[in-house]
Amino acid sequence: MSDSPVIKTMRVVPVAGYDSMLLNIGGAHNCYFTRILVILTDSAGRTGVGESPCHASTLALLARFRPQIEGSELLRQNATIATLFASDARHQQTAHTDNIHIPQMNPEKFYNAAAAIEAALLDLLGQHLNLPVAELLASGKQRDRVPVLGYLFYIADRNLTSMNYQAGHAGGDAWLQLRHEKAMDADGVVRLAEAAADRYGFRDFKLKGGVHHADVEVETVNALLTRFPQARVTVDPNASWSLDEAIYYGKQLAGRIPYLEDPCGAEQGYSGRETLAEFKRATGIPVATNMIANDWRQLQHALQLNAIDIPLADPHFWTMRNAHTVAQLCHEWGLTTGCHSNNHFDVSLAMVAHLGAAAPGDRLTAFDTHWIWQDGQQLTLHAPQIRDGYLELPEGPGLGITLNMARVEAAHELYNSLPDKNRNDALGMQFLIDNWSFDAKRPALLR
Ligand SMILES: O=C(O)[C@H](O)[C@@H](O)[C@H](O)[C@@H](O)C(=O)O
Ligand SMILES: [Mg+2]
Repeated sequence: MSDSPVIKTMRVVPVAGYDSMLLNIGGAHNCYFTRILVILTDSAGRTGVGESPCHASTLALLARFRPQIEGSELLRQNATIATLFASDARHQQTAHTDNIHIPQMNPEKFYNAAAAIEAALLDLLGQHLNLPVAELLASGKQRDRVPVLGYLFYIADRNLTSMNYQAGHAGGDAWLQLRHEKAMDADGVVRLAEAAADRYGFRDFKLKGGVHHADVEVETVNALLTRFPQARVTVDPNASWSLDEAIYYGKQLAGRIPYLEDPCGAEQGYSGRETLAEFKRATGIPVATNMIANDWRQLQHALQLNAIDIPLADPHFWTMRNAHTVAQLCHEWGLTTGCHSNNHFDVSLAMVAHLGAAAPGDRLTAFDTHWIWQDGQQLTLHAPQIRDGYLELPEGPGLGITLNMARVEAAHELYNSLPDKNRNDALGMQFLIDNWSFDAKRPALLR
């Protein structure tokens, strides 16, 4: 044994929070979203934490990995994580993609579990060395704040459902009210963008598409550009457009948007990587993706085909260290670094801040975060802040956050009370359209 601190306990805490009725190709966000916290304690009396998306199979994997984590030496965390990657769990999970939200973008549960453990270990290591996690990633800390985008959604009318969607707070900050109210057209989305820009200072916006006919979504992008002529605006239809449609609408937007995200996907015997490569050649528009380059093998094929420019390497899909390696690769190979997100708590916000702070080079597109939809529900004592369009790196060693255990326990209670614990956006959508079901090639409202 070295004189490394030893991991004493690993606690896995599924937690829930509230969300708005946000629309996407998978349907409507539930009034609740769920996540997992991995909380490690070590023999030096420190606590480290990581967060991941929540699914029953991820919880099962974390339970399986616990004996390998407890008793391991903190300074040998590379070996510990390598053991997880060498286990058959990584491959077994590949075979089981049932019960998923959007098949093409479903990150394997193995990576979610490994990512939360790795983040908690990095948090502990940073505290042990008195260094921020950004300094532990290979490039070291490059910046103190990371550009983030205003992630805009069409919002359905929660009053059409019997679900427990929360109401906003009238009379206060416009964002905290509007994020709960119906916004189904360009005007509604522009009002949301104004409120988000006032509160967070965004200069970049992304519209979640795959909801209306593409005509409506392009009109919304145009309305955003008219209202914010200096802003970078894009749309992500989650591959619901055909290649022909993507080229048609891409040509309308060319020169005015910095990139398109997953404009099209697999069709007629051609893979999503092949159709995106054709889209790029036809329009010259840079392509970002979180759907077809989510692991090393997919990324290799995507790059060989010259299908993408911006791999949105989400640390929860890749682990923080692997996502950082993708950022290094982007830097060295002339690609642009970006980051995908799902609804998350502030532990994930800190993970994303450290990842962005350590990404080398200047070619960084504003990172995604859903945090603005959850702001106010923090599980830490001082959540990282978004100001002036930037996510600020928390101060202090490790991830720079401290859990608020009373809030964590309350979020865990909420999770325990939920009948549906895995993400299922079809539930809310069925209040809008009878018997609605997911179709990867059709925007959610076109039935
Ligand atoms: O509804 C959402 O939150 C989004 O569609 C995500 O599920 C999705 O992964 C999105 O963030 C994306 O960029 O594709
Ligand atoms: Mg996307």
